[in-house]
Amino acid sequence: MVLADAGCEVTLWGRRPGPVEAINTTRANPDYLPGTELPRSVRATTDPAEAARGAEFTVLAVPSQTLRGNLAEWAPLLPADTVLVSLMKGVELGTAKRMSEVIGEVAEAPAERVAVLTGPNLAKEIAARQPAASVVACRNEAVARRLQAACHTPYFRPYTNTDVVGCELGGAVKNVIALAVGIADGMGLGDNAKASLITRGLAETTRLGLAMGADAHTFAGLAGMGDLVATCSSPLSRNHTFGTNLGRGMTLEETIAVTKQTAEGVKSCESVLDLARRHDVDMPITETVVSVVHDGKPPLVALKELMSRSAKPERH
Ligand SMILES: NC(=O)c1ccc[n+]([C@@H]2O[C@H](COP(=O)([O-])OP(=O)(O)OC[C@H]3O[C@@H](n4cnc5c(N)ncnc54)[C@H](O)[C@@H]3O)[C@@H](O)[C@H]2O)c1
Ligand SMILES: O=P(O)(O)OC[C@H](O)CO
Repeated sequence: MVLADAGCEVTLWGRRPGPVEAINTTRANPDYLPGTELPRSVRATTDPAEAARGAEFTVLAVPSQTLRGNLAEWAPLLPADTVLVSLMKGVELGTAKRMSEVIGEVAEAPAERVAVLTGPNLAKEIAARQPAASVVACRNEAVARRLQAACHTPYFRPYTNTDVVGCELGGAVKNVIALAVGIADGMGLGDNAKASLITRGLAETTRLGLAMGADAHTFAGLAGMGDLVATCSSPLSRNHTFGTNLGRGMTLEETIAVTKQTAEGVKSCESVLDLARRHDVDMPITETVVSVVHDGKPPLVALKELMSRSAKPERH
């Protein structure tokens, strides 16, 4: 919708004929974005070859853990000069690769043709054309500027950045911190706890980013602080809501059963912790989220452990 509102012709691929048909006949996707009328310049198809044909930009937005398999099928269909744009905020399980790395590997695309769009961009608000700023990141600044022009609308304001690593980490790790904040909310903890988790969450995200060669400034920007604040404070966030349900005492299985859409942090918390260990970075909040979500640690025990860690300077 954003690309179409910015003047692009858009062909949307979907795997299920029902929503594809609904988009083409009613201009709506009632299951995911009820009430949003899509522009006429958005067409949908179940045929990936049709979606890829002649694409200047190929925008990828499947759940992160399915990207490798999906892209392997699509790669032979893509135009040689298409710019691959990731909207995904996850880290691959097992390989601990960022989405742009998976894209580069599977599509054999150089970093100059791989871009990332991230920031405080809750889909339901964007679909209502409420104002939002965003970041488009690409190693090649000219490509980032082309993408910026392609998605700039009166309600959507993208900034460019060349720090792809920092932008991607900001998006992926904030989902893990949003789980932590959700758990705290579900336990009935207050705003001091929430602000402390957000701030210390950003500190551990920045530590990981610096160890991986990112620019510290990125984490103070839209891809870092911006997305973290939006996701940790909004009831629209699936990650936040997932955490709240866990914090209220639901089991992992019960929480998964009531979650209808993708909460990337649930799987990516493990791959973010994997990254932290590979880079020898201390990420206590991420570690705690993994132990609550995947090892069944009771939130109250996890809270006590976090609060009784050894005292240290704020910056170390
Ligand atoms: N929703 C948001 O507000 C938002 C904002 C920014 C970024 N993102 C990111 O976008 C990515 C996608 O999230 P979403 O919000 O669209 O999730 P979603 O759960 O709303 O939609 C996922 C879509 O992928 C499809 N899908 C599921 N498994 C698939 C598979 N194996 N192969 C192909 N398609 C499959 C589903 O049918 C659905 O249409 C995530 O990485 C998320 O972090 C989401
Ligand atoms: O609903 P969430 O938790 O995936 O968050 C959505 C977006 O990432 C916010 O920018």
